[in-house]
Amino acid sequence: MTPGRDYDESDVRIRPNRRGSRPRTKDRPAHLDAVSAFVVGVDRGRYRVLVGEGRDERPVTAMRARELTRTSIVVGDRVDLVGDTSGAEGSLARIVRIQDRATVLRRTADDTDPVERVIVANADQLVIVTALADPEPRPRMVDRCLVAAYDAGMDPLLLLTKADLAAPQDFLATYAPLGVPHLVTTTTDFGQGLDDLRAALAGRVSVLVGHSGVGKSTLVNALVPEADRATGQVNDVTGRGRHTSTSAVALELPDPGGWVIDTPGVRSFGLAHVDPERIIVHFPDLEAGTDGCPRGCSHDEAECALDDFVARGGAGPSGLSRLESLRRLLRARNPQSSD
Ligand SMILES: Nc1nc2c(ncn2[C@@H]2O[C@H](COP(=O)(O)OP(=O)(O)OP(=O)(O)O)[C@@H](O)[C@H]2O)c(=O)[nH]1
Ligand SMILES: [Zn+2]
Repeated sequence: MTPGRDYDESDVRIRPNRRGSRPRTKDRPAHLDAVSAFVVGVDRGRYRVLVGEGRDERPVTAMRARELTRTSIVVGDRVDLVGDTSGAEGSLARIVRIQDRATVLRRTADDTDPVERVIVANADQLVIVTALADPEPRPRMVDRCLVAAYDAGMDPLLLLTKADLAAPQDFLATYAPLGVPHLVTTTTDFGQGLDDLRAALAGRVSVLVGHSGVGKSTLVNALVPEADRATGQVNDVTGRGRHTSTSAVALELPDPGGWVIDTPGVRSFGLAHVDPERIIVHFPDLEAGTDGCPRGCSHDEAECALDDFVARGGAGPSGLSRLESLRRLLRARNPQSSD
């Protein structure tokens, strides 16, 4: 940073471009001395970001520059900061750029929230936490999470909790044709389960989603003890549910590192924005059979060529169960299947 250099909003003013569309990040004026930061929390218009590496790593509070108001900044974003990036008490830096996102986990507008939202950026794994009992597993919710993961370009991981209460075999049979990786845990006796989970999370940015009561907070506390996520039923003091905050928070995993992003407010996803083609690319064995489909085929209609393709053995012996699974996921985009 050049000492004494004061930034004003003109530093981030966007030059008009010929087509009148929003310019790409790289076309904006460069803040040559901006520093890169990682967004770990969002709270009422203030962003908690991490700057620097190793021993230099420090939390900094930042606000967005005015020109960025139409773009949401979310947990997982990598951003460029100017201003006071010292992280000193009371200091406030400014976010002038959002770096290109590798992945975007989003949710369609729905009745309760009219805006399509990006929930998390740059995560590479979606950990779908489901209890085997208490509460009962909700396969439709799991399907919706799988679609959200495929749409976002993230790898799904099924994490089944409360294995002390029920066996996982029946539930897993539903997902076997999809080849989704899974882990089984019991928090009363984590045993190997926690080590396997740590290995699956190591070095990655993973988002945890799951319904209330599946044991997500218990898991986060085991993984990141200092996170101190509230567990249990109801807050004794307020009498309300624990997670009144709906914003996601990124928690750094101890050695060998990685991040878990807890999304307390996100129980499921509106998926109306999802294009079927973004799902079928995850079924390369079936995608090969879509050449004969009518244009714009939903792959879930009478004219779809996949039925013939599978009947002729084009997708091998598991073709039929794969096609059924694909269609189940395609239907999960339908709001009526919401759980
Ligand atoms: N039997 C059993 N109970 C568990 C297990 N894991 C968590 N629990 C219990 O399940 C309840 C809910 O756990 P939490 O970790 O608070 O669940 P959560 O998913 O964070 O729920 P929200 O905070 O509402 O999002 C608590 O009473 C836990 O003690 C497990 O493996 N087996
Ligand atoms: Zn088709």
